[in-house]
Amino acid sequence: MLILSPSILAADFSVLGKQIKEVQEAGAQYLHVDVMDGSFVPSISFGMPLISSIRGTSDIIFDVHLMIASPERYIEEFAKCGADIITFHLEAVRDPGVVIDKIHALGKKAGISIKPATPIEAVLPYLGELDMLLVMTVEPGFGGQAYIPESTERIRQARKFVEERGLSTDIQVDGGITADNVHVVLEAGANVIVAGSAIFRGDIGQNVKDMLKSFEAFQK
Ligand SMILES: O=C(CO)[C@@H](O)[C@H](O)COP(=O)(O)O
Ligand SMILES: [Fe+2]
Repeated sequence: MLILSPSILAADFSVLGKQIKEVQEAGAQYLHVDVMDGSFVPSISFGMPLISSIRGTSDIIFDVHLMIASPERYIEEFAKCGADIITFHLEAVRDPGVVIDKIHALGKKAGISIKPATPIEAVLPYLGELDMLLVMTVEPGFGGQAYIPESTERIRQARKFVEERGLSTDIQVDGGITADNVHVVLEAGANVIVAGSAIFRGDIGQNVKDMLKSFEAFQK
C-alpha cells in the first residue's frame, strides 16, 4: 500500500490544526512530524508540547521523525504525547536494538532513518525488527531541499534487502519529493512518501490529491 505522509515542517503554524485537517480530508494517511534539536542537525523545530496539542485536533497517524542526539532519552515522552510511529537516526544511537525494543514495549511502531552517506548495509542487523526504514533523500535538517539523485539506487537496494529476507518493512523516503519526481522513488521501491513543501505550499488539498493521483498512475 502506498502512503502519503505530509511533513508539517512546511506548514503555517498559525493555522496548523486547520492545515492538518485539510491534508487528512484530502486523503493523506500519515502526518510526518520532524523533531530537530539543534545538535544532531543544525536546526531546531519543535517538541512534545506542539505534538500534544495537535494530537487533540486529529486522529491521523503521527509519523514522528526524530532528528535528535541520543533519542533513547525521550522515547517515553514522544510515545506519551501522541506519536504512533517513532523513527530515530541510526547515526544518533549507540545500541539501535535497545531503542527499537523500547519503542515496541510502548506499543508503538519503530523506524530507523539513515542519512545519505550511511550505507544501507549498516541497518541490516536491525531490519527484521523494524516496522519502517527511512532512507533520507536529502541531508536531514531542513525542508525545501532538492532530491539527491544517488538516493534512487539506495532505495532500490533497501527494497532488495527487505524482499530477500521476506520482510514487510515499509520503506519511507523523505526530502525533495514532488508530484513530478515521486514516480522515481516509487519505481525504486519506496512505499511511504514524505512531502513537505510540495504539499503545504499553495493549495494544500489539491497538492495532496495531485500526489495521490501520481500514486495511482504508478500503480496502473
Ligand atoms: O526530515 C526532513 C528534513 O530534515 C523532512 O521531513 C522535510 O520536512 C521534508 O521537506 P521537503 O523536502 O519535502 O520540503
Ligand atoms: Fe522528516
